[in-house]
Amino acid sequence: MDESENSNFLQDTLMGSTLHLLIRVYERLLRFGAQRPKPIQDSAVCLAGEVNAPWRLGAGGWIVLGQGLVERGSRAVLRSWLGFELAIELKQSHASPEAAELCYLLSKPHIKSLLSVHDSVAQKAYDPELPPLPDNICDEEEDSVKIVRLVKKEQPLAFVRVLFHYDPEDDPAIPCKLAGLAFKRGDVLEIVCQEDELWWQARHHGTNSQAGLIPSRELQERRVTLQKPEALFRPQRSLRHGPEDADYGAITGIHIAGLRKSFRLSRQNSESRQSRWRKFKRLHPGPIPTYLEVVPYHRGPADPHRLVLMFGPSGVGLSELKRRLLLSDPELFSVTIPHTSRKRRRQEKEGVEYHFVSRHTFEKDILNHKFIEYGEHGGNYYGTSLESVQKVLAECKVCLLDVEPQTVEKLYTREFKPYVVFVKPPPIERLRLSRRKTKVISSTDERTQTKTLMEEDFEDMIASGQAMESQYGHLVEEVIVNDDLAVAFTELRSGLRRIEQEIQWIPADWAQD
Ligand SMILES: Nc1ncnc2c1ncn2[C@@H]1O[C@H](COP(=O)(O)OP(=O)(O)OP(=O)(O)O)[C@@H](O)[C@H]1O
Repeated sequence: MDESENSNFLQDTLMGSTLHLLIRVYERLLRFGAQRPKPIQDSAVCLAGEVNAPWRLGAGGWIVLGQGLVERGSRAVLRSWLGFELAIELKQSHASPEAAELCYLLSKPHIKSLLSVHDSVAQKAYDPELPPLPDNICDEEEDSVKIVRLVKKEQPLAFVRVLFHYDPEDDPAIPCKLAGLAFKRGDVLEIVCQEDELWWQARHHGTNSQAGLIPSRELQERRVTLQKPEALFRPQRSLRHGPEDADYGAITGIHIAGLRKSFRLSRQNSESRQSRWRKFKRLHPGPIPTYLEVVPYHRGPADPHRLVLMFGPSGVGLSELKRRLLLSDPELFSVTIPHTSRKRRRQEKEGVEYHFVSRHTFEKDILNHKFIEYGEHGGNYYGTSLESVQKVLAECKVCLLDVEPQTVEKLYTREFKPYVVFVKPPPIERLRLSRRKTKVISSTDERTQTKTLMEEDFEDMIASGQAMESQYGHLVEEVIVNDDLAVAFTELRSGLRRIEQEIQWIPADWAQD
């Protein structure tokens, strides 16, 4: 800058109305500072107390010093500056032994250099450069506003799979609905800012769009804790209640080893929903599903396939879908061979329909935690062993396993990396239509009988499906609505093809070290 520029700048600054105003304010403060005037209004007493304090941390992280205001970024500098000031003050005030000790500590060279290093780091600006705020904010507007600045950073802090649905339009607590980010359960988000305790910033993975506000984990957990449960999972499908070895082939005309049946479409008992919920929660106190940190995963050629875990209400079509998958590619898909304590029939072979073991052996295996699931029917045990799953995976086949929903949690491990599929019934009017000719096995003894599905079976299937989804939906990677069987099968098949070919997002703690 040359001299004329300098003098112009100085003239403009000195003539500026803002400077004049500040000087007048300063003069007033000097005049009244010594008098310490008493506030007229009660509400101002507190404020006056704060202003007269030597320094305080103001709203929004600003530091207020006496009557002066120092910017938030200087906080660190102030920290060490205050340390030295404090030391001087303490020295002058013939303070207590504790104060003398503090004074001594503050004057130590290593404390001084520590504070000095801290200051030089803290003075650096690490925050991203923000664009200037728009000038057209109305000056007359007296209401206070919270300004939410969304930051677009290059590197996401983490990738998460969201385990709940969220729409900012339905959220009365969000500071700005327009700045919110809507998502559905299962979406993968990039978290870009977690500085605020209640509102994080994120964008949908792969979109590179502007980040939006989402409730933080803590906020969402608090909300769920305060919510009343809407649906309750009622365990419906159980090995205990079905004729496990009913002759499936007699109905379908197709005999495939390991396809178990557990047709049980019974009415619920009369215990109240709330008391069942409390009982269930006591037995299964799980974490509140919010965000699951995930990492990209691609199965290497030598790695086992991900275990395909399927669950859904009884009669929804799990066995049928499994059967179709097996027929579609017997080289790729396989199922486990169950264990039973029942006597082998003449046409049966060991290790084909079942592994036949004695009752004693079965009970010993139960005690040794050999089974993923087991149950008793007609005086005989039936169960699926962990080893049978491992065997299929070791053969480098895709293991199709349908289980009770609570078993999914047990198998949700790094070893199996399960791909969890929830098979859901369609709305009841579609269910009535598509299952009007459906026959299911209904025998309660060793003989096979069939029956057509009744209205109460449809109602049970819907209610049970809703409860399962609300209780276990967070574990699910794919939801298949089994309305038209051919469509449901195609969707399932292409989902399974995708996991073989595309990058998957798996929980971060399943990743290899
Ligand atoms: N989309 C569909 N449309 C019509 N019928 C269907 C459909 N899906 C399944 N079914 C029929 O419904 C009956 C029950 O299906 P499936 O045996 O697969 O149920 P499941 O889920 O295995 O039940 P469970 O666990 O109680 O054994 C079968 O007769 C099956 O062919």
